[in-house]
Amino acid sequence: MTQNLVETKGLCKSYGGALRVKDLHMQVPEGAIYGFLGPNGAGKSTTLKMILGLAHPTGGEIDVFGKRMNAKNRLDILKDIGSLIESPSYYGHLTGEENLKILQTLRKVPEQNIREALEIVRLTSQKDKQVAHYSLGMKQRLGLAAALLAHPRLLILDEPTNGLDPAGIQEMRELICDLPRRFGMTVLVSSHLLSEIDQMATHVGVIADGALVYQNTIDRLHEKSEHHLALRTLNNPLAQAILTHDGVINDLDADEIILPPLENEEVAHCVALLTDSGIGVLRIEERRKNLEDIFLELTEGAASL
Ligand SMILES: Nc1ncnc2c1ncn2[C@@H]1O[C@H](COP(=O)(O)OP(=O)(O)OP(=O)(O)O)[C@@H](O)[C@H]1O
Repeated sequence: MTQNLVETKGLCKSYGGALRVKDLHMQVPEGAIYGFLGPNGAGKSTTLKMILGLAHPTGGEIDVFGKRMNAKNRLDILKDIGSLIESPSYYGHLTGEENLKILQTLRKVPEQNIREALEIVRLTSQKDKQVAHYSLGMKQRLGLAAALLAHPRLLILDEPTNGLDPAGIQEMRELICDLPRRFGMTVLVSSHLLSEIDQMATHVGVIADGALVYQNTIDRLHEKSEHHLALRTLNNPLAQAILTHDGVINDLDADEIILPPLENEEVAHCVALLTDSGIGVLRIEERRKNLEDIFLELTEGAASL
């Protein structure tokens, strides 16, 4: 059985008497890219901060690497976690490499890790440039390099593509997707953008108003999307009557007939039935309820998904 690198049990956080994270049971399997998805204000950052020991839980437990996190072992556990939370701050007058050098000295990791981290985030050719002259995307990649410096087992990224242009988003996404395969890392990454999580994650947890409303593999989520067939013919009303007479469940919707997900043989049978009756079949399309609809249902219309 795969080990969960992060497991929260009944995790809660309240601010000023208002419960912002509610009874969270989150499970991040080893080697996963776990997309933590939710609208703005849902409680993603608060949860990630609690896992990183930057916010104190009001209730519940956090296990990381199979160990219950407490005041005693927190620093030990954090040594194996790299993180990128909020916009990282740098010394603008220093180069990218010099900024990493400071962190490398502080964290007491080998100097060669700097070169490796710069290579992974594709900043080697820009390492001698002052950070003040970096683009936002380059700064964010430098933040990722900093998070990777100590070769962490677990990487926690809070909205790493926020504010980036499409090219920057794609670059960041590619870098993140590569990490489990190349380095055996586990990634926990938050986003309010469904499409982004859909393109990166192997697992997904959806949080809405502080509660985890869905957690599973991304494949299971796709399976959840109901699919159906849309059929267009030269005479839909007559085609519908023939199909109904033959016992095929269907529904006439605007200019197409909606059929349930049929087996190949059943589709062939329907087409033969219609063509034998002189009705030309124009097209048959397989349709899925899109993920956006599913997320809106899960979050009950919570904004900005
Ligand atoms: N330090 C704090 N003091 C008081 N309330 C807070 C604090 N931090 C977060 N909150 C509140 O907790 C809720 C969850 O915020 P959080 O930042 O975790 O959400 P989020 O899902 O990360 O959203 P976003 O994508 O906007 O960052 C919000 O209502 C927020 O206002």
